[in-house]
Amino acid sequence: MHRPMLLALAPMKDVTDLAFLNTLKDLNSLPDYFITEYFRTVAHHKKMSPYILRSIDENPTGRPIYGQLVGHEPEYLARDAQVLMEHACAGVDLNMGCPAPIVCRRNAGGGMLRSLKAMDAALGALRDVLPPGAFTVKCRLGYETPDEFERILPVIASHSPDRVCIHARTVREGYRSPVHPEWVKWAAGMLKCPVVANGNIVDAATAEAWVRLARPAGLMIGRAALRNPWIFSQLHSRFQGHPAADLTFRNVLHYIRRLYERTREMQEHYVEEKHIHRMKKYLVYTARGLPDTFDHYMKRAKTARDFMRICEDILDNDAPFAPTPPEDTHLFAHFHTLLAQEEACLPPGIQV
Ligand SMILES: Cc1cc2nc3c(=O)[nH]c(=O)nc-3n(C[C@H](O)[C@H](O)[C@H](O)COP(=O)(O)O)c2cc1C
Repeated sequence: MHRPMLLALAPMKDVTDLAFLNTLKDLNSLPDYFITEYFRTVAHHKKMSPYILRSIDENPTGRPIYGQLVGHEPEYLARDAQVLMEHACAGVDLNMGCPAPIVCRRNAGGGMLRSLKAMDAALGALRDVLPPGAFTVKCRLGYETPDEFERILPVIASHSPDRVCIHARTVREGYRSPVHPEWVKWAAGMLKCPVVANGNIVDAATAEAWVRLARPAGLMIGRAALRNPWIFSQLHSRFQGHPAADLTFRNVLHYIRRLYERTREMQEHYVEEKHIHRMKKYLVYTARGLPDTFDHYMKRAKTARDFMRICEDILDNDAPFAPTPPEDTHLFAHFHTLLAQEEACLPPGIQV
């Protein structure tokens, strides 16, 4: 496979922050663009989270970053988009996929997919205030069932977004179901802008399966990048026809040390317990494919000294770090269905 393929880091609340961007840079494994975790748009104020703004203002990667908004009121989304554009972001992304009940209840995030009218108004308001090239959308296929996408996509298309990333599940399907590449293939054929596929990319084989099944312009990777941050350099090599380097536990230890330093830098007033707690949020992903003792002891570490000692005891050696996570965990599930699929076929009756 030798065609250029855009790679993106998926936005993930509380983990894809400036510390993680810095770590990817340290490890020389950068995607082509980033989207921040979401800023919540609320009516009563336009102050944006200073913590999230740091990943825009101090973006160390040299790669574009888009600020993501979650909200439902068009006028306030437009207001916050304009505030974001005063910072060094490449554009603004509208979150139409977050399944958190508190977000959906307000008809924001994935909840917006239940009302074509609300979606139309929000998309229109953002398109009106954002310059060409600066408006992107990240959506799911629907709220209840994937075929809702047949009605949702034309509404999105009518506002000419500059890129659409599709997390190929419904809101109801959460994060653990198989994905539906047939709808991404359909969107890639329908939209004038680039379409980016998202969901269950965990390694080169699943990335290649997505390309084969849906022909997207790009791939967005979330959880697997926390487990294996080298996935971007590995996939870039793979798409250029070069073999990707194998990884060992010692590489993982290096990653943890870099992340440890980078998360510590983010704390204005250092609190050891808080720092360890933060590290655990990333490392639950990395633990998949490491000996069970890692997860067990890492979760119980209370001090920085204990935490690093556990990492060093288990990881300071040349054991191979599997490129693919085990499938039967609550964090990585059903990605093999992508490999088994021969073709991405839409349900009968849908026009391609
Ligand atoms: C912990 C966590 C936080 C997330 N936060 C966001 C977010 O702020 N904005 C967003 O659009 N998606 C968010 N997502 C969804 C991811 O961007 C992505 O769509 C999803 O994880 C599927 O991709 P993956 O299989 O590569 O992980 C989050 C997912 C997780 C697991």
